[in-house]
Amino acid sequence: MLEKILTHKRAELSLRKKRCPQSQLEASLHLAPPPRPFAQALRFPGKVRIIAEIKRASPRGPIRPDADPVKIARLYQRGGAAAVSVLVDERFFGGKPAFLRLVRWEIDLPLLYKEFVLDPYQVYEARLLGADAVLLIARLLRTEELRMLKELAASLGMDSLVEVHSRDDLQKALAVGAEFIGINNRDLATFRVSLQTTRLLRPLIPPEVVVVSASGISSPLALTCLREWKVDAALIGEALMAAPDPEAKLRELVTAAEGGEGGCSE
Ligand SMILES: O=C(O)c1ccccc1NCC(=O)[C@H](O)[C@H](O)COP(=O)(O)O
Repeated sequence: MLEKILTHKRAELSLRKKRCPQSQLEASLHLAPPPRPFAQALRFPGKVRIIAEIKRASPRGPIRPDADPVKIARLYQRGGAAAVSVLVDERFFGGKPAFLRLVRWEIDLPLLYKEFVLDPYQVYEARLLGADAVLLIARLLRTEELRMLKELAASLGMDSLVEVHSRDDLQKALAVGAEFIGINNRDLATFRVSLQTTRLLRPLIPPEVVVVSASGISSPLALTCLREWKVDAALIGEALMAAPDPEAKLRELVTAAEGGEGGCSE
C-alpha cells in the first residue's frame, strides 16, 4: 500500500507542477499569512499537549467522509487542542490542500501540513496555504533530501516534524539536526500500531528535542503513559474524527494528558 500511495503522489505532483509551476508558488509567498511557532507551542513540562488531526479517511477506509474541516477545526479549538494537523492528501485521506487555508482563517492554533512530502514544491505549497509546520517522514527520504527539505521549511519560517518509526529513521533525523521529532506508532508498511514504539524510541531522543507520539492513541490511559514517558505531545486523528462528539472526546483526552488520575500499566 505504501508503494501505491507514493506512486500516486509522484504522478499527482508532476500533474500539479504542470498546472501551477513552483515558480508561481514562490512568487505568491508574500500573500501567505505569517508563520507561527509550532514546536514550542507544545512544550509544557509535565503535560502532554494534543495535536488534533482533521482526517476524513485513511487508506484503511472512510472515517468521517463528509466532515466539514472548518467545523471540526472549531470543535478542536474549543476542546483544548494545542495545534491542528490537516491531512491534505485527497486520494487516500479524503483531504484537500484548500482545507488548510480554510482552517487557517477560522482558528488561531498553529497548523501542520500533513502530507507525504517528497519534493520542495509541497513545502512552498504548505507555506502558501498558511501552514506553520510540515511533516517530513524519515523513511521516505534520503538523509540529504531530508536535510534539504528541513532547511527549505526553516528558510520559510516553518518547523519540520520529522517522523520516525525505527532506530534507523531516528539516526537519520538526528543526523540532520531535527529539533522536532514525531514517533509514529504505526508501521507504514503493515499498518500495525503499538504504543511500545514510543516507549522504546523516546529514551533515545535528546531532552532538548520536542517529541510527539503519533497514531493509534485513543484512550486516557494511553495519554497517562505518554506523560510518564515524557513525551511533549500526542497527535490524534481517528479517535477524534470517529467519535460521535469530537469535542467531548478531545476534552476527555486533554484531561488525561494534562494530569489525570492513575498510572501507566502498558
Ligand atoms: O492512518 C493510516 O492508516 C495511515 C496509513 C498509511 C500511512 C499513513 C497513515 N496515517 C497518517 C498519519 O500520520 C495519521 O493520520 C496520524 O498519525 C494520526 O493517526 P491516528 O490517530 O491513528 O488516526
